[in-house]
Amino acid sequence: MNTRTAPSARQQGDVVRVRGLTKSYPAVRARRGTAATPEIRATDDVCLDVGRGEIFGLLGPNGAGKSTLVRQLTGLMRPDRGSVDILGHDIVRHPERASRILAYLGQQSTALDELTVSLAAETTGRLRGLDLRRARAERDAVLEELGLAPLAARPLKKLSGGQRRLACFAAALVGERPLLVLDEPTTGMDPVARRAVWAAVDRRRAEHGTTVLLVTHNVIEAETVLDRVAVLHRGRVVACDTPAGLKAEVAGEVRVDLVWRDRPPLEVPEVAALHGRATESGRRWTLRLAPEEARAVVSTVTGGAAFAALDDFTLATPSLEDVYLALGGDAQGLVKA
Ligand SMILES: Nc1ncnc2c1ncn2[C@@H]1O[C@H](COP(=O)(O)OP(=O)(O)OP(=O)(O)O)[C@@H](O)[C@H]1O
Repeated sequence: MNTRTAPSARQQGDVVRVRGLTKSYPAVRARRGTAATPEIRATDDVCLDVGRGEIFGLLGPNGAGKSTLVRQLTGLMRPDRGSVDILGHDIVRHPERASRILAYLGQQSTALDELTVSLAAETTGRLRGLDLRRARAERDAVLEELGLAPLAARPLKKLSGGQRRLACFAAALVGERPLLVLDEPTTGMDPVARRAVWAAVDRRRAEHGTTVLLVTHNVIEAETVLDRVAVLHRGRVVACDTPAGLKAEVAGEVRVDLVWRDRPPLEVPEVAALHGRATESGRRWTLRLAPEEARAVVSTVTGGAAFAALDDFTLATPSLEDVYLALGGDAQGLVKA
């Protein structure tokens, strides 16, 4: 397990500094028709440093505490204890300052839904203090940049989920802020829109040193776009490093995927012996093994009685998902592609 702060793309100190951030949702007593829920510690003593110009990710499955953490960082939720410093501002004491220093794209639709794409972008700029001319100029530039100009006159609520997400992202970029906090920004987007988002993020980082805090449970995207990633599990940061650094921690392992035609041939003793060690997902078994063990498994299933039942198999080097599993995480909720 690695909780150290890895070397990063830091240029001039940290933009975000979080210490001991803890938040529990209170227990709710049972009422007629609804069951009682226990107290839930959604973030538990979280410490993070994010450097200027970094694209820093929060990775974890559903319910890990990512959104709760982000809501505390953006001043929308008060922690029970701990501190959040963003560009020298104490966000716990002065949550109202957050909107002046960061742009937040949350998971939920917003009041912008009632507006057209064009007006949503312009209004965001105006709310951030731009004069009308400047707000309109930035609006036009960002809609052009993200390929949204053809949709400019359409109300957000009449767009597809992916288009609406892209329009909200566009609005978040108008009236530039030094920190972008994006909660699953590319959910529902097609590959063209995803590329436009990452190109826009990269451009701002290159031109203005913009820092990005990104919430994701998409491990493929995480591996591709992040400089560093904090893995959250039940509210705690269980690892924090570059994607490559995290993967190096499980470098001794190989992932073996076996896909059975119909059902696994459990009557073959070697297959039955593997059963307890495999993660099952439909017809697919996934095993994480030492390299020599992986070779033995492949020769067993491709050579003997099991072969007739085998549809496909792959051997792969570890992914962030494997790191996550090695840290004791639960793969449910981590999206593969
Ligand atoms: N308003 C709330 N009241 C009570 N419990 C909550 C509330 N919001 C979240 N939780 C609980 O807190 C924990 C963390 O939730 P959170 O939404 O922060 O997770 P997440 O990592 O963002 O998940 P997802 O990937 O599904 O968005 C979960 O156990 C969740 O059930």
